[in-house]
Amino acid sequence: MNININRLRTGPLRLPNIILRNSASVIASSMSLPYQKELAAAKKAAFLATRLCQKVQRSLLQSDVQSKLDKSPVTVADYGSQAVVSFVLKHELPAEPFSLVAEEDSRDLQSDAAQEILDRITLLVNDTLASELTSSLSAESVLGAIDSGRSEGGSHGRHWVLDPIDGTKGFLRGDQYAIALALLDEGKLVLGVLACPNLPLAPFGHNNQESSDIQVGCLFSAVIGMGTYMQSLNGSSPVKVHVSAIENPKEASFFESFEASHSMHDLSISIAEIDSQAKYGALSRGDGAIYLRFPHAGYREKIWDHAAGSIVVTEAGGVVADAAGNPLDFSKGKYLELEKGIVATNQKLMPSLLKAVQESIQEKTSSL
Ligand SMILES: Nc1ncnc2c1ncn2[C@@H]1O[C@H](COP(=O)(O)OS(=O)(=O)O)[C@@H](OP(=O)(O)O)[C@H]1O
Ligand SMILES: [Mg+2]
Ligand SMILES: [Mg+2]
Ligand SMILES: [Mg+2]
Repeated sequence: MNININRLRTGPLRLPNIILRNSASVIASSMSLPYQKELAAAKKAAFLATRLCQKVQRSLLQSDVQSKLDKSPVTVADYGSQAVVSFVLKHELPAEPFSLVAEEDSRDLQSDAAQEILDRITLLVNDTLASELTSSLSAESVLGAIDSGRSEGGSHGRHWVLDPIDGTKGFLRGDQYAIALALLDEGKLVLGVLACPNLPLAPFGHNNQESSDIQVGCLFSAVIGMGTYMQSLNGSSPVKVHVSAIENPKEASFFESFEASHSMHDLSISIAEIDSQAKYGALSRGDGAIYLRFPHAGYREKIWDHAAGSIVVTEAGGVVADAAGNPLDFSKGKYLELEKGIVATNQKLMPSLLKAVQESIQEKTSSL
């Protein structure tokens, strides 16, 4: 079976009113479960960032003049998404100290040459947040919102972790990407929200993947101890999801990065190549059973590339570890300190998978 999810069409985003009306304070007052107001704020931030990204991706795909090699659309969307998430989190959670570890910063937007791009970002952010704002944000406020993401994280206090667009290459091609937001509390992952605007709602592996009326747009969310839920970005109710129950490694299907340079391909046989943390989302609902990510030597993984996806998978009953079987540690700052790479699967498959991975690494090392 050879499924290429990247050929799927992208669909329009209709923002669900129910989500926007569910302000953090309304939800918090009706529930005493942990992290509910943070969850509501994170979902709202991810929904609004999705709206911004979809707007940019649509205009990118429709534009005849826009060269696919021109990185400015994704730049605008990256910064815009980060500004929106930062603004919404602060606005929805005013009583809490705010710390955000995020991929982008405003350094490259400060020069005169970047003025035009900054104006585009400011317009887009104001447009996206129109219903939330009483007056427009200035370019300086947008820069300030982006730079709220300069925290170093760590093992004390609370830190939000954000990849405003994960899978930028997929975004540019009109394929898979994700807005990935997570919360660390005293160094521990406690919440994750993963918006995958182009991921089909139906599990892939179904025969309808090439059909033109395929429904896309998934939001995965997880709070520690409470499981993982998926809902449509169009506003369906969340449903609980689980990782695959497959126990026989021979039946297990793999995910890997679309980008060949992001993994040592000879470690896995892939059924689906997907950009971004959408891979973790798909794994959490059992579309495939294994995700292997083994970057080339010297590459250092960043926490925002794995935080949201990781808790989405573990709360769905999965395990995410490095090649030595250690759980990922998000408390060490911006980088993950990993043994070789990342292995994500269900609890039954993990021991045999780790053994196979370690043997494979051993063989590779001794053949050098
Ligand atoms: N060489 C190399 N090896 C491993 N990982 C790398 C490498 N270069 C970049 N990155 C990071 O990979 C993030 C995207 O991950 P994916 O595996 O989904 O890649 S891809 O979308 O299929 O290209 C991507 O995240 P975004 O920048 O947010 O898109 C990068 O942080
Ligand atoms: Mg990324
Ligand atoms: Mg990114
Ligand atoms: Mg990047």
